[in-house]
Amino acid sequence: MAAVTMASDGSYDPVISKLITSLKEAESLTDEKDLGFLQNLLQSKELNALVNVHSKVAKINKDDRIAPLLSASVQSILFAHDAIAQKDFYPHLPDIPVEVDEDEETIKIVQLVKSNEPLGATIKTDEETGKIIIARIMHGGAADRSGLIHVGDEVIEVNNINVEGKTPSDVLSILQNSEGTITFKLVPSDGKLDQRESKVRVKAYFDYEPENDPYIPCKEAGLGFQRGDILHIVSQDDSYWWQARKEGEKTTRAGLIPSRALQERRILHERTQKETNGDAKKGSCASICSTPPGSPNPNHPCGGPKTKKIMYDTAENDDFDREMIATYEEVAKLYPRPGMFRPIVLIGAPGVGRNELKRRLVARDPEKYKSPVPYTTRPMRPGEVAGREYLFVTREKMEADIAAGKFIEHGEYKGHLYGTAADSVKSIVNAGCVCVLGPHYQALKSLRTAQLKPYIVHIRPPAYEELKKSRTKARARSTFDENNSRGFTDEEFAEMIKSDERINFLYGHFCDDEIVNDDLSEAFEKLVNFANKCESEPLWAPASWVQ
Ligand SMILES: Nc1ncnc2c1ncn2[C@@H]1O[C@H](COP(=O)(O)OP(=O)(O)OP(=O)(O)O)[C@@H](O)[C@H]1O
Repeated sequence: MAAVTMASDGSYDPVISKLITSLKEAESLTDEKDLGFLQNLLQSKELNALVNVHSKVAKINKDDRIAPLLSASVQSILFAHDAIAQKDFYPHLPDIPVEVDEDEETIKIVQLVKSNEPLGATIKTDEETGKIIIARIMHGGAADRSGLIHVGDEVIEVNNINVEGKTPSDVLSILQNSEGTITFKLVPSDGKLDQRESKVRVKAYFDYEPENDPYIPCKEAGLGFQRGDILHIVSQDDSYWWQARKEGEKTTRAGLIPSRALQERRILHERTQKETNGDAKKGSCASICSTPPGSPNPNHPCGGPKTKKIMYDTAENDDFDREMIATYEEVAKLYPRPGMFRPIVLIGAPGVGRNELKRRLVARDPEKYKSPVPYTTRPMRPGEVAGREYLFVTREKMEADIAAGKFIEHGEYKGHLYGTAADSVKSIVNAGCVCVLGPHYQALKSLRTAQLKPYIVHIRPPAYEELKKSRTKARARSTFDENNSRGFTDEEFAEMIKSDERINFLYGHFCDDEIVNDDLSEAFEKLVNFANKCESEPLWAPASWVQ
């Protein structure tokens, strides 16, 4: 039986004790279950406490001095309860005049209690009428939650002060100086503006700090974010300032962020300024990479002087990417499809370890992870098997296919063409395997399509000292050396870091994740986790891939 709970003085109320005793007597006559229930109830702390209170009140009620006081207190509690239930509490709004002029504009009086929370509304002067109007209501803010103030409402008075002819900042100081409740006299806007939330999600392609933005209408209302953050755009009503929340954050109040149009304008403006100042001339990578453009080595982001095993075609140079104005990309959740795996694409600076990680992933489960066999126009060497090391084709055929856009990357080395065909990727995907690629970063342009839906991981070098230490310890072979017979030089380590910065600047926002390749086994473990996540979880991807 459950522990018996006694009344506060250690005994049961006499009436309850009597009931318990009679229950015991009735044991043989009653159903065991009902009996147990009644026993528990009678011995419960709650019932005993209630009976105790009842007895005490009954006792006090016999006392003529206390009884009236007690009944008055109980009555007040009941009145308060009724008043709250009927919402009949202070302050009383002025009664509506009995005779209302039919032509007079309807006016609404809104009272809000001032708290630490911002009002969540901005005001502006109407350009045509010069009147003060509500410019925007922040979704989920105090004004929005009140449901009483709407965009377009005209403000006539604030705390009985007429605001006619005043500027928004005058009104703001009235608001700031007021305490307790704030009373607005408003003329409601005609148009019932729809304040329903939009469902749009975007991935931010830039960092934003409202506190450092001189143009934001209200810094406190701003929402700061970082490149890669997923934002829920709740309103795009204003062409310059959208309202957004960070995806996954609990806060209900939306914040202001620059609209796509505004941000594009800013970027263009910044670029023109830089170009006039001469510090970002077209074709130069002065601000990000100091390596001087030399003999063409497209495999190096700067087209630097190093020779490479395969020199991928970069006829379209980085200027193409500079033309892109990275602001926001609309995204949606892409659900994994059974048996259809997204290709995993590793991009990064030359020598950073893409091939090493790719090799390890394929070696882990060669039936599942596969790398496409590249095409070449060079003759087959003894020991090679067609379709194993390379797919051998004629120069004419390969040139025609390149021209037809069939290659995701290609290049020429020692007079022969090399390249990876988009079809090779597709056939791996269609065979139900995970295609793993480590292409030149510029291949992203042809890889990042709705058809292939790649999951892109940026492999990044650690800081210089760690990079040098880890590669020296592992006796890593320099990929800048044709024969792979020597280690990396200090200059090559430095170049790797600069090249990575440039890749990050140009392509970082296209990447789904990044891995710093310091300790190789840790980096590989992360890659395996990402690969598993990619095939089991819905992930954010360009919205156009999801339709
Ligand atoms: N974390 C690491 N620690 C030590 N050595 C590493 C690490 N990652 C890669 N390496 C070594 O660095 C060398 C270059 O790596 P890898 O060939 O994978 O580079 P890559 O990014 O494919 O470069 P490239 O595009 O120039 O071919 C290899 O010898 C590899 O084993």
